[in-house]
Amino acid sequence: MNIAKKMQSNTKLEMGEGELDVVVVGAGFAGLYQLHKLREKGFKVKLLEAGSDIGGIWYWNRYPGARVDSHGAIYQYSDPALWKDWAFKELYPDWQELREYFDHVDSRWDLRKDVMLDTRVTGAEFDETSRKWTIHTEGGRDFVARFFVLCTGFAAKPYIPDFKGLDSFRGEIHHTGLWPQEGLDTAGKRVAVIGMGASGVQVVQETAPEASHLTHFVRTPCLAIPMWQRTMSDADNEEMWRDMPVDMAMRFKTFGGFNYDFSPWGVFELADEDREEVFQRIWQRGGFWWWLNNFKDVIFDEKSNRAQYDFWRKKVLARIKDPRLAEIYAPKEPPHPYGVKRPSLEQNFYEVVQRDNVDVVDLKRETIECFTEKGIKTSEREYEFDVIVLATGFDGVSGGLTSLDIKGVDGRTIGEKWSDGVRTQLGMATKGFPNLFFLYGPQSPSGFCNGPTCAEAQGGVMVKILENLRAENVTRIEAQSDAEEAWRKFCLEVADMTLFPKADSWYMGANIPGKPRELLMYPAGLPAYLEACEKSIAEGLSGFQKA
Ligand SMILES: Cc1cc2nc3c(=O)[nH]c(=O)nc-3n(C[C@H](O)[C@H](O)[C@H](O)COP(=O)(O)OP(=O)(O)OC[C@H]3O[C@@H](n4cnc5c(N)ncnc54)[C@H](O)[C@@H]3O)c2cc1C
Repeated sequence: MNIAKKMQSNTKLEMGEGELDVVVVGAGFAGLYQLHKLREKGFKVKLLEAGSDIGGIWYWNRYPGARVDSHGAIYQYSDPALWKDWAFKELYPDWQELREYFDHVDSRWDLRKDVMLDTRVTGAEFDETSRKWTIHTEGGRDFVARFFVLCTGFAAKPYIPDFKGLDSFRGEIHHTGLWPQEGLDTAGKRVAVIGMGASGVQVVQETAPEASHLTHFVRTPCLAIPMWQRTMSDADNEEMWRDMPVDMAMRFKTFGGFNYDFSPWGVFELADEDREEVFQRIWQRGGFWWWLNNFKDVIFDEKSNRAQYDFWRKKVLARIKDPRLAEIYAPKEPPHPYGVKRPSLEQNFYEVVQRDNVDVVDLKRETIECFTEKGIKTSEREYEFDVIVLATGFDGVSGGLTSLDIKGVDGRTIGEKWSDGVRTQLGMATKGFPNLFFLYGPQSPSGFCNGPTCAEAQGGVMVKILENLRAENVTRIEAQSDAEEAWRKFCLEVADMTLFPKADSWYMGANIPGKPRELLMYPAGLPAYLEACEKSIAEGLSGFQKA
């Protein structure tokens, strides 16, 4: 270690951290919950965060139109000390309101004093003698702790395709997940948006009305659902507060951690007109209800899934006049089964893309050849832009973990270990990395689960594990190979019973060249997941080796 680095790392003692029980990484819903709960239980904890403020993805994703697709009432912590006097302004809050929410959480939980902002973790090593992790950060400061809990989220690694000539563009170019904190004025500008996941839909919708011109580059359409956004009246918030205890209790009992679940019927168990009526009723609720409160077999059965797609398409076609746009955004043949790629919510997206100042490029017919000084050259022509928005997604779920230089006991990183597929025990730990846990990561409900619900459900399991280890005076815990092979087998077998493997989605790791193609989420729903975790805890942490 060079002298400068040594001096920097010594500053940890002057800063008064001393011996830490736990270092948590990431100041989103999951990490902040860990900090709060572990401190409450008497652990000495510090939280390291790469961003300049708390809020997790809502710190980074502040592009125009960024908002959550879970309704606000369910997208918050369950602590009454927080929700009892928190009123939402909109049914689906935007990034600004969510940042205000995190300030509110901090005002009640007093979090910031133990959060080190602007502190990006780069790597770590485990010392077998002390049974502790030394954690390295950008800038050279090191932290030492017995346990290392990574709450780095599913979107820690933005993905930018390897476009030829990307650096030659002379205008503004930004990935949605790395949007300039000071904002970006797109009024009167020529804007390109590449991509159509949740971020692509939101940026197009928000930016087109003020840009002089917007070009949307679409490869696979997102099969978007109406948000039916509205402001929250006093009566709406009163109703939310009244229902909160029941709704919060229900979250852990549903597949996706919401206050609703799939219906008990299969699509073809109902007569045609009844089925249509049910579809219509769910459609009217909008939002994720259309996805996760639909017939129970839409995710498993192709024919049922097609019925859901056809209903969706009929609704969307009624809003698109131009047949070319209709075939791009709502094609006759579904691009993949409905709902096996995350459907985003929209407000007036299908109207916005028909504006006179919007062009849509179908990347299945016209491919991007390269970026130029002035814009983008496709197989057809060169387009000129002032601003290019890369709504190209993330190396989701596992990318934040696999990109870190965290060395396991055999010298391999997590990325090297998972190069031919993810292996975990309970989606929380992986063999070779003792005393290291990760939340909202692969083979856990993560991407299938409402964020704050998962932060509390899986976060509660994490806290129990650490409390049990402390009670037993265990200083080393490591996932076992046979347990993680069994967990992997279960996840992949259940995945194969669903339609998820049929889409090239980030759920399947298929948006990243070279990434193993496998379902990255635990696919049997939150209640089954929690049952498996509780079983392991009841058995004295089966699937782990303790010492
Ligand atoms: C655009 C977008 C829309 C979303 N919409 C929804 C939605 O509608 N509903 C829903 O339930 N979920 C949604 N999500 C998922 C969202 O990730 C979760 O809701 C929730 O934010 C997860 O919280 P978390 O604490 O696990 O992770 P995050 O909120 O992602 O927080 C992780 C934190 O870790 C930090 N970090 C990462 N790596 C490092 C490092 N090496 N060193 C230091 N710090 C690091 C990051 O800076 C970040 O602050 C959305 C995600 C995105 C990106």
